[in-house]
Amino acid sequence: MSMRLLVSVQSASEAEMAVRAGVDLIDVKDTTQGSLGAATEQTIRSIFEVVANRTPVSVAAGEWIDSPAQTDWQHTIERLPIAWIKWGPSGLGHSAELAPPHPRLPKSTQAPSTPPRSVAVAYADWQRANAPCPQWLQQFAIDQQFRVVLVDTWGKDGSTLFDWFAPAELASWMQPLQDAGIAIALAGSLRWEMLPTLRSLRPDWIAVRGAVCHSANRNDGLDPQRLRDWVDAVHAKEPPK
Ligand SMILES: O=C[C@H](O)COP(=O)(O)O
Repeated sequence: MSMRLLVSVQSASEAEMAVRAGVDLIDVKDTTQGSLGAATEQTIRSIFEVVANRTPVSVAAGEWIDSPAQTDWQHTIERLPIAWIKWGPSGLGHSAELAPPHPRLPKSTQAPSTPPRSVAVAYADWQRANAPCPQWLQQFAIDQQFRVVLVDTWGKDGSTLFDWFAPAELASWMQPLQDAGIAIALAGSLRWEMLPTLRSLRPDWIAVRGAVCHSANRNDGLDPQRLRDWVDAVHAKEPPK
Protein backbone atom coordinates (compact mmCIF):
# COMPACT_ATOMS: atom_id res chain seq x y z
CA MET A 1 0.00 0.00 0.00
CA SER A 2 1.19 3.52 -0.70
CA MET A 3 2.08 5.90 2.08
CA ARG A 4 -0.46 8.19 3.60
CA LEU A 5 -0.04 11.61 5.19
CA LEU A 6 -1.18 12.63 8.66
CA VAL A 7 -1.16 16.35 9.45
CA SER A 8 -1.66 17.74 12.94
CA VAL A 9 -4.02 20.71 13.12
CA GLN A 10 -4.87 23.19 15.87
CA SER A 11 -8.16 24.67 14.68
CA ALA A 12 -11.19 24.23 12.46
CA SER A 13 -9.73 26.54 9.80
CA GLU A 14 -6.51 24.51 9.68
CA ALA A 15 -8.55 21.31 9.45
CA GLU A 16 -10.47 22.70 6.47
CA MET A 17 -7.21 23.62 4.75
CA ALA A 18 -5.78 20.15 5.37
CA VAL A 19 -8.88 18.35 4.09
CA ARG A 20 -8.88 20.44 0.91
CA ALA A 21 -5.20 19.72 0.36
CA GLY A 22 -5.93 15.99 0.34
CA VAL A 23 -4.42 14.97 3.68
CA ASP A 24 -5.35 11.36 4.60
CA LEU A 25 -5.75 11.78 8.35
CA ILE A 26 -6.44 14.92 10.38
CA ASP A 27 -4.79 14.84 13.79
CA VAL A 28 -6.09 17.23 16.44
CA LYS A 29 -3.41 18.56 18.72
CA ASP A 30 -2.35 21.60 20.75
CA THR A 31 1.23 21.83 19.54
CA THR A 32 2.11 24.38 22.22
CA GLN A 33 1.55 21.65 24.83
CA GLY A 34 4.27 19.29 23.67
CA SER A 35 4.52 16.38 21.32
CA LEU A 36 1.02 15.03 21.94
CA GLY A 37 -0.59 18.09 23.51
CA ALA A 38 -4.34 17.72 23.93
CA ALA A 39 -6.62 20.35 22.45
CA THR A 40 -9.68 21.50 24.39
CA GLU A 41 -12.91 19.62 23.86
CA GLN A 42 -14.36 22.74 22.26
CA THR A 43 -11.57 22.82 19.68
CA ILE A 44 -11.87 19.10 19.03
CA ARG A 45 -15.61 19.46 18.53
CA SER A 46 -15.22 22.41 16.14
CA ILE A 47 -12.76 20.40 14.05
CA PHE A 48 -15.13 17.44 13.81
CA GLU A 49 -17.88 19.82 12.70
CA VAL A 50 -15.84 21.28 9.88
CA VAL A 51 -14.32 17.96 8.75
CA ALA A 52 -17.80 16.42 8.65
CA ASN A 53 -16.57 12.87 7.96
CA ARG A 54 -14.66 13.85 4.81
CA THR A 55 -11.41 12.58 6.38
CA PRO A 56 -10.75 10.37 9.41
CA VAL A 57 -9.71 12.25 12.53
CA SER A 58 -7.29 11.22 15.26
CA VAL A 59 -6.85 12.98 18.58
CA ALA A 60 -3.74 13.53 20.68
CA ALA A 61 -4.69 13.09 24.33
CA GLY A 62 -1.53 14.34 26.04
CA GLU A 63 0.83 12.26 28.15
CA TRP A 64 -0.79 9.28 29.82
CA ILE A 65 0.77 10.15 33.14
CA ASP A 66 -1.18 13.44 33.18
CA SER A 67 -4.27 12.43 31.29
CA PRO A 68 -6.71 10.99 33.81
CA ALA A 69 -6.48 14.05 35.98
CA GLN A 70 -6.70 16.58 33.20
CA THR A 71 -9.36 15.54 30.78
CA ASP A 72 -12.51 13.54 30.81
CA TRP A 73 -11.75 11.61 27.63
CA GLN A 74 -14.60 9.21 28.08
CA HIS A 75 -17.00 12.11 27.59
CA THR A 76 -15.29 13.15 24.36
CA ILE A 77 -14.89 9.59 23.08
CA GLU A 78 -18.58 8.86 23.48
CA ARG A 79 -19.70 11.93 21.60
CA LEU A 80 -17.36 12.21 18.64
CA PRO A 81 -16.38 9.75 15.88
CA ILE A 82 -12.68 9.72 16.76
CA ALA A 83 -10.84 7.17 14.60
CA TRP A 84 -7.67 6.98 16.68
CA ILE A 85 -6.56 8.30 20.06
CA LYS A 86 -3.01 8.47 21.36
CA TRP A 87 -1.42 9.11 24.69
CA GLY A 88 2.29 9.73 25.16
CA PRO A 89 4.34 7.42 27.42
CA SER A 90 6.73 10.04 28.86
CA GLY A 91 7.39 9.88 32.59
CA LEU A 92 6.46 6.21 32.88
CA GLY A 93 10.08 5.07 33.14
CA HIS A 94 12.15 2.66 31.08
CA SER A 95 11.54 -0.57 32.84
CA ALA A 96 9.45 -3.40 31.51
CA GLU A 97 8.15 -3.84 35.05
CA LEU A 98 6.11 -0.68 34.68
CA ALA A 99 2.41 -0.51 34.12
CA PRO A 100 1.53 -0.50 30.43
CA PRO A 101 1.83 3.00 29.04
CA HIS A 102 -1.28 2.61 26.95
CA PRO A 103 -4.38 1.81 28.87
CA ARG A 104 -7.15 -0.25 27.46
CA LEU A 105 -9.90 2.11 26.59
CA PRO A 106 -13.06 1.84 28.62
CA LYS A 107 -15.14 -1.17 27.64
CA SER A 108 -17.83 0.88 25.94
CA THR A 109 -15.30 1.94 23.30
CA GLN A 110 -13.70 -1.47 22.83
CA ALA A 111 -16.00 -3.12 20.33
CA PRO A 112 -13.99 -3.87 17.16
CA SER A 113 -16.39 -1.87 15.05
CA THR A 114 -16.38 1.07 17.42
CA PRO A 115 -13.45 3.46 17.24
CA PRO A 116 -11.48 5.08 18.66
CA ARG A 117 -8.63 2.67 18.71
CA SER A 118 -5.61 3.45 20.82
CA VAL A 119 -2.27 4.07 19.07
CA ALA A 120 0.90 2.81 20.75
CA VAL A 121 3.47 5.61 20.88
CA ALA A 122 7.23 5.05 20.96
CA TYR A 123 9.36 8.09 21.69
CA ALA A 124 12.61 7.96 19.73
CA ASP A 125 14.18 10.17 22.44
CA TRP A 126 12.80 7.87 25.14
CA GLN A 127 15.71 8.36 27.55
CA ARG A 128 15.24 12.09 28.03
CA ALA A 129 11.46 11.55 28.04
CA ASN A 130 11.80 8.91 30.77
CA ALA A 131 9.60 6.71 28.58
CA PRO A 132 9.71 2.97 27.82
CA CYS A 133 12.44 2.06 25.37
CA PRO A 134 11.36 1.26 21.78
CA GLN A 135 12.28 -2.42 22.18
CA TRP A 136 9.90 -2.80 25.11
CA LEU A 137 7.24 -0.79 23.32
CA GLN A 138 7.59 -2.95 20.22
CA GLN A 139 6.89 -6.15 22.16
CA PHE A 140 4.09 -4.49 24.08
CA ALA A 141 2.38 -3.40 20.84
CA ILE A 142 2.64 -6.93 19.42
CA ASP A 143 1.45 -8.61 22.62
CA GLN A 144 -1.47 -6.21 23.03
CA GLN A 145 -2.39 -6.43 19.34
CA PHE A 146 -2.26 -2.73 18.63
CA ARG A 147 -3.20 -1.83 15.06
CA VAL A 148 -0.90 1.19 14.77
CA VAL A 149 2.40 2.26 16.32
CA LEU A 150 3.54 5.88 16.10
CA VAL A 151 7.21 6.73 16.45
CA ASP A 152 7.66 10.39 17.36
CA THR A 153 10.03 12.65 19.25
CA TRP A 154 9.02 13.83 22.68
CA GLY A 155 11.22 16.94 22.72
CA LYS A 156 10.37 19.41 19.98
CA ASP A 157 13.69 21.22 20.08
CA GLY A 158 14.76 21.03 16.44
CA SER A 159 16.18 17.53 16.68
CA THR A 160 14.58 15.05 14.31
CA LEU A 161 13.55 11.42 14.36
CA PHE A 162 16.82 10.38 12.70
CA ASP A 163 18.90 12.18 15.32
CA TRP A 164 17.56 9.63 17.80
CA PHE A 165 16.85 6.60 15.67
CA ALA A 166 19.25 5.86 12.80
CA PRO A 167 17.41 4.73 9.67
CA ALA A 168 19.01 1.25 9.61
CA GLU A 169 18.24 0.70 13.29
CA LEU A 170 14.70 1.96 12.76
CA ALA A 171 14.20 -0.41 9.81
CA SER A 172 15.22 -3.39 11.98
CA TRP A 173 12.94 -2.23 14.76
CA MET A 174 10.00 -1.83 12.39
CA GLN A 175 10.31 -5.28 10.83
CA PRO A 176 8.70 -7.38 13.61
CA LEU A 177 5.85 -4.89 13.82
CA GLN A 178 5.30 -5.04 10.07
CA ASP A 179 5.49 -8.85 10.22
CA ALA A 180 2.75 -8.73 12.86
CA GLY A 181 0.58 -6.65 10.54
CA ILE A 182 0.86 -3.50 12.66
CA ALA A 183 0.81 -0.24 10.71
CA ILE A 184 3.59 2.23 11.45
CA ALA A 185 3.46 6.01 11.49
CA LEU A 186 6.72 7.94 11.50
CA ALA A 187 6.99 11.45 12.93
CA GLY A 188 9.55 13.65 14.65
CA SER A 189 10.25 17.04 13.06
CA LEU A 190 10.49 15.39 9.66
CA ARG A 191 11.95 17.50 6.88
CA TRP A 192 11.55 17.57 3.13
CA GLU A 193 15.05 16.25 2.48
CA MET A 194 14.24 13.15 4.56
CA LEU A 195 11.55 11.96 2.17
CA PRO A 196 13.75 9.53 0.21
CA THR A 197 14.90 7.88 3.44
CA LEU A 198 11.37 7.85 4.82
CA ARG A 199 10.10 6.20 1.65
CA SER A 200 12.80 3.54 1.86
CA LEU A 201 11.51 2.61 5.33
CA ARG A 202 8.02 1.94 3.90
CA PRO A 203 5.95 3.27 6.79
CA ASP A 204 2.17 3.25 6.39
CA TRP A 205 1.95 6.84 7.54
CA ILE A 206 4.13 9.91 7.53
CA ALA A 207 3.04 12.32 10.25
CA VAL A 208 3.98 15.99 10.20
CA ARG A 209 3.27 19.33 11.74
CA GLY A 210 6.34 21.57 11.62
CA ALA A 211 7.17 20.66 8.03
CA VAL A 212 3.84 21.99 6.74
CA CYS A 213 3.82 25.20 8.80
CA HIS A 214 5.05 28.67 7.91
CA SER A 215 8.82 28.87 8.51
CA ALA A 216 8.66 25.16 9.43
CA ASN A 217 7.59 26.28 12.90
CA ARG A 218 5.07 23.82 14.35
CA ASN A 219 3.46 26.52 16.49
CA ASP A 220 2.89 28.74 13.47
CA GLY A 221 -0.04 28.32 11.09
CA LEU A 222 -0.25 25.78 8.27
CA ASP A 223 1.39 26.88 5.03
CA PRO A 224 -0.89 25.93 2.11
CA GLN A 225 1.99 25.52 -0.34
CA ARG A 226 4.02 23.26 1.97
CA LEU A 227 0.88 21.30 2.67
CA ARG A 228 0.24 20.67 -1.03
CA ASP A 229 3.88 19.79 -1.64
CA TRP A 230 3.87 17.19 1.15
CA VAL A 231 0.58 15.67 0.04
CA ASP A 232 1.91 15.33 -3.51
CA ALA A 233 5.29 13.97 -2.40
CA VAL A 234 3.88 11.39 0.02
CA HIS A 235 1.32 10.20 -2.52
CA ALA A 236 3.77 10.16 -5.44
CA LYS A 237 5.03 6.88 -6.79
CA GLU A 238 8.54 8.30 -7.23
CA PRO A 239 10.60 10.26 -4.68
CA PRO A 240 10.60 14.05 -5.16
CA LYS A 241 13.49 15.53 -7.16
O1 LIG B 1 1.86 13.46 14.90
C1 LIG B 1 2.72 14.15 14.35
C2 LIG B 1 3.33 15.29 15.00
O2 LIG B 1 2.41 16.33 15.14
C3 LIG B 1 4.57 15.70 14.32
O3 LIG B 1 4.94 17.02 14.64
P1 LIG B 1 6.30 17.58 14.10
O4 LIG B 1 6.35 17.30 12.62
O5 LIG B 1 6.26 19.05 14.38
O6 LIG B 1 7.37 16.87 14.84
